[in-house]
Amino acid sequence: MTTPYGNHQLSIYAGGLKGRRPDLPLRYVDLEARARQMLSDEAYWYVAGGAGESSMTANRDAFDRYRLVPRMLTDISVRDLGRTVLGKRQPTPLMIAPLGVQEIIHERAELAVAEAAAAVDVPMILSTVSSFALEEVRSALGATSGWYQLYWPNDDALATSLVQRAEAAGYEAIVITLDTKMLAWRERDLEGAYLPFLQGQGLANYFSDPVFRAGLEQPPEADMRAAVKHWSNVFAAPARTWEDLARLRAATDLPLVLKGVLHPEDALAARAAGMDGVIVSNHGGRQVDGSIAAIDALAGVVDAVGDQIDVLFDSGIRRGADVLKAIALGADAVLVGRPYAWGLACDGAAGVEEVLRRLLADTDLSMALSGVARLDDMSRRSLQQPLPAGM
Ligand SMILES: Cc1cc2nc3c(=O)[nH]c(=O)nc-3n(C[C@H](O)[C@H](O)[C@H](O)COP(=O)(O)O)c2cc1C
Ligand SMILES: CCCCCCC(=O)C(=O)O
Repeated sequence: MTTPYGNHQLSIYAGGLKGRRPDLPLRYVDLEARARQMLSDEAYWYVAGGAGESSMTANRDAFDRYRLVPRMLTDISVRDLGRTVLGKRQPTPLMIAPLGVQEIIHERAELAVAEAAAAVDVPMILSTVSSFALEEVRSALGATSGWYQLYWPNDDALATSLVQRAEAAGYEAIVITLDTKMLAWRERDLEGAYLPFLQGQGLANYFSDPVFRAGLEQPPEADMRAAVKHWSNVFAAPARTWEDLARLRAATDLPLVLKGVLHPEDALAARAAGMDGVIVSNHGGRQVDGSIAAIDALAGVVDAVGDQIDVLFDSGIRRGADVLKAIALGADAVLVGRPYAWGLACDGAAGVEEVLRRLLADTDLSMALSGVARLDDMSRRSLQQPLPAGM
């Protein structure tokens, strides 16, 4: 075995070896069910829910319509899961997706996730709406790469401040999420009138920001209501268009990556605006209910811009085969979302680490058994393109 990842599976069979976690269910549905037991109903549904169910379900159904076509009698004794993303080699194709307000999942929230990411050397993308300030999370990552995800506020000075804090702290790229100019119609959260930000949760980056604080009469500690109201006024900018990206481009030397791109023409617009990459994503089915499954959007975006800027992917990655399918379609790397949230709920940093190690073991074994030794050699030739739905 020449990657450490497949060994993780052997250690589970052998039992009692390092990495074995009999208490953490192996199957995704069972892991989610265990996490549900650890969480309040509101927190569980905040993570599990979508904007309706249609796109969330479509994300998974669409993955199943792509099929790997394994090749035999190739030398798979030495394997490499590495990928080059924004010009930097990383040992695996995985990245941690930005998930906001993780204190509703675990008290150590993004700090625990950063420790797990560091243990497995999986780069982490930190959400703007995190429960710990970006500087603290960057420290917890140690030598592992971190990117900062920006919810682009309507105040340019605040946007610049957040981006420059991220740059000063050592984040290596800025991800600008485009698909959340406002929150979607999410019945599960509406039913419980649950929005944790309104209690001040997930606002650590704002509350620690000098520009944000300068907009308050009293500090958040003294008047939380007013601080949350100010946040709700500055959070988003529905009027922004592609032309506004020039100001962000000027605010930092870091690479800029746009998250939430599904249409090839938006990918072309991103390239024209000088962006360094895009993330094909429908936000895990949480924003536009009825939107195209993210994996069905990937090939079109790759064909439009994949030879010029980086194309990453998320929304529905659950198993090794999903990772391989996204890479075969042309993704440079994939973001893991809800699966690590369930690991976090079950057992903090150790739970997240275990989820990542299992996903890597499954990816390694699925790649090897497909006859591919280097992830860089995955291509559309390894895939049967899906039949149109219904055929
Ligand atoms: C609880 C939760 C919080 C999220 N918060 C953010 C966020 O703060 N910023 C962001 O860009 N995306 C956010 N996302 C979207 C994820 O980054 C990612 O696109 C999505 O989880 C992928 O779908 P999957 O988890 O079903 O694979 C969030 C998703 C969830 C489930
Ligand atoms: C109005 C606050 C929006 C933050 C959303 C966090 C997120 O991306 C998600 O829940 O999804």
